[in-house]
Amino acid sequence: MSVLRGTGLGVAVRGRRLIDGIDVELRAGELTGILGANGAGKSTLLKALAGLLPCSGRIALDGRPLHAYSIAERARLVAYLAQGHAAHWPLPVREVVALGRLPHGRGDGPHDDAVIERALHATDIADLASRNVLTLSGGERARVMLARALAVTPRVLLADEPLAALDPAHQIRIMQLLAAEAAAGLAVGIVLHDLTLAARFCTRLVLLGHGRVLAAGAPRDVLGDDLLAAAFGIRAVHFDHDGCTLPVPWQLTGVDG
Ligand SMILES: Nc1ncnc2c1ncn2[C@@H]1O[C@H](COP(=O)(O)OP(=O)(O)OP(=O)(O)O)[C@@H](O)[C@H]1O
Repeated sequence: MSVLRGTGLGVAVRGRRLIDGIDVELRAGELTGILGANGAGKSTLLKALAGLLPCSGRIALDGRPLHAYSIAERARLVAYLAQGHAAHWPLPVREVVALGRLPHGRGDGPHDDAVIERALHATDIADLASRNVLTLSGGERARVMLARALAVTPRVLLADEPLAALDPAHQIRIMQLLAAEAAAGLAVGIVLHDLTLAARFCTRLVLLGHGRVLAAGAPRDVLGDDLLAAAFGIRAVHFDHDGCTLPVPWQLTGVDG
């Protein structure tokens, strides 16, 4: 079931089209990966879907135009995790995660506490709860910001490169977590650059090139040789393991051997 649907989405800045005519849908129960080369328009698309950028076209949340929702309703229904995981205030980690509860009211009731604890544990930062967020490593801070987004308990989670800065164990842990959240009914859309993790964990992929959708569908249909060459200018080696076909980027196109 489509939860968030964008139709004919376009964003232009000073006459340049950053994304153009994009149709995309995020479905309940699915972890959708958004892929594409640097500058392809992934972050622009995610911000547009979150209602954070003026764009042309239509965005519907549960069948109703996104602009028909109040700001407060949108803050409860759509959680957006920005690229870069910047933190600006010297707050304890737990208070940063608790900010995710603010769209629901004061955020300090027993249910809020339970949601915050769950988010802290799910992202493996419970032992950092009292630390000043500004003193954390990049990967630790990335997990705090994801925990804050999870604490919103939204209908839709939009996360821009949530794996950036994470070690391999935490990459797997976070992808397992996002897949489990999706399986429990959340619609999840994430931008990522790791083709292997995308193939392994995402239920659907959207591949962008120059602000347009090159392909969308199941990972094995989107990560074929022709599309990888068109989107990234690479050739991949494909391994089959445990029912997954996993592409490993190998070389640039036009290179022999
Ligand atoms: N405010 C802006 N003004 C002008 N150009 C912009 C603006 N925002 C983004 N762009 C350009 O639009 C294009 C798409 O940017 P976007 O951040 O969406 O790319 P991306 O696919 O997320 O890239 P990356 O993988 O590097 O994060 C880029 O060429 C970028 O330089």
